[in-house]
Amino acid sequence: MTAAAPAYRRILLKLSGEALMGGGAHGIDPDVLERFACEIRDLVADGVQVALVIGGGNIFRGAGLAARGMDRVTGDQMGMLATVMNALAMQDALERLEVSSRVMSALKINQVCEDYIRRRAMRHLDRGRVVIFAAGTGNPFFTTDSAASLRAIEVGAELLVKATKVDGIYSADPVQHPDAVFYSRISYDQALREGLKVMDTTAIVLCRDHGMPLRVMNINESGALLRLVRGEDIGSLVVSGN
Ligand SMILES: Nc1ncnc2c1ncn2[C@@H]1O[C@H](COP(=O)(O)OP(=O)(O)OP(=O)(O)O)[C@@H](O)[C@H]1O
Ligand SMILES: O=c1ccn([C@@H]2O[C@H](COP(=O)(O)O)[C@@H](O)[C@H]2O)c(=O)[nH]1
Repeated sequence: MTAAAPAYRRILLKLSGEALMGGGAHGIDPDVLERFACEIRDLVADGVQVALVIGGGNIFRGAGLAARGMDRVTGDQMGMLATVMNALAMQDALERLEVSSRVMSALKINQVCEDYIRRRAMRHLDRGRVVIFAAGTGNPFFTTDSAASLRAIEVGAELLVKATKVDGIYSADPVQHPDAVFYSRISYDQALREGLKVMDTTAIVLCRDHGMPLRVMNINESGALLRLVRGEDIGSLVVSGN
């Protein structure tokens, strides 16, 4: 029996920077990086065009640095540079698996990687290359969740997948509230009304206003991403509604 064709032609996958730490306190666990790269390779092998945004929470977050006294904009710039490091690490891991990829940065750092140019990004995707969008939106006071929504809309992704450490969206943070209720399907407005912190508000509003379907799923569940792009109901789906 042949496998089902993927349900999506092009997706944007937002990977949590923190998930890259594995069991560590910060930085990148090479085994975890390789595991995530294998999951992405399987999507590409299935014929899905994959754009990636990786967070920077495993290295720096501007808000955290500002809380310790640093100028917020400087902290955010360090956070954005942290996402470039994660992007380079992922590019390296993908290319070791013979998956062609490009890093495109919203901040100019073009001795290291390409600048973000939308039409070039779309061309890379059309050619089957994984495009890793680095440095978030290029502006302070934003997050990589917002960058993921923005880029997903810009490049015409059919689905934004937020791959994180929990199984999906709950009525409260399940890490702190183990009795929280799981939502398999929820509207953008309900997520905003209930102030659910799994994805930042700007990112959800962008998805809502531009009709970008959003899935939140657990990246640590092996094979789940592939099943998702093949149409299985994995994690939580955020769409229009009440
Ligand atoms: N209502 C909720 N449902 C699910 N998860 C929630 C909720 N509220 C808070 N969370 C937390 O949100 C986290 C998801 O965000 P994640 O760690 O991916 O954040 P991020 O800031 O995007 O990551 P990073 O900065 O590391 O890239 C989960 O680990 C979970 O503990
Ligand atoms: O558009 C953006 C995206 C990110 N930042 C800064 O980077 C860090 C890391 O991103 P996370 O989404 O938290 O993983 C973020 O905390 C910001 O400080 C940014 O300034 N602009």
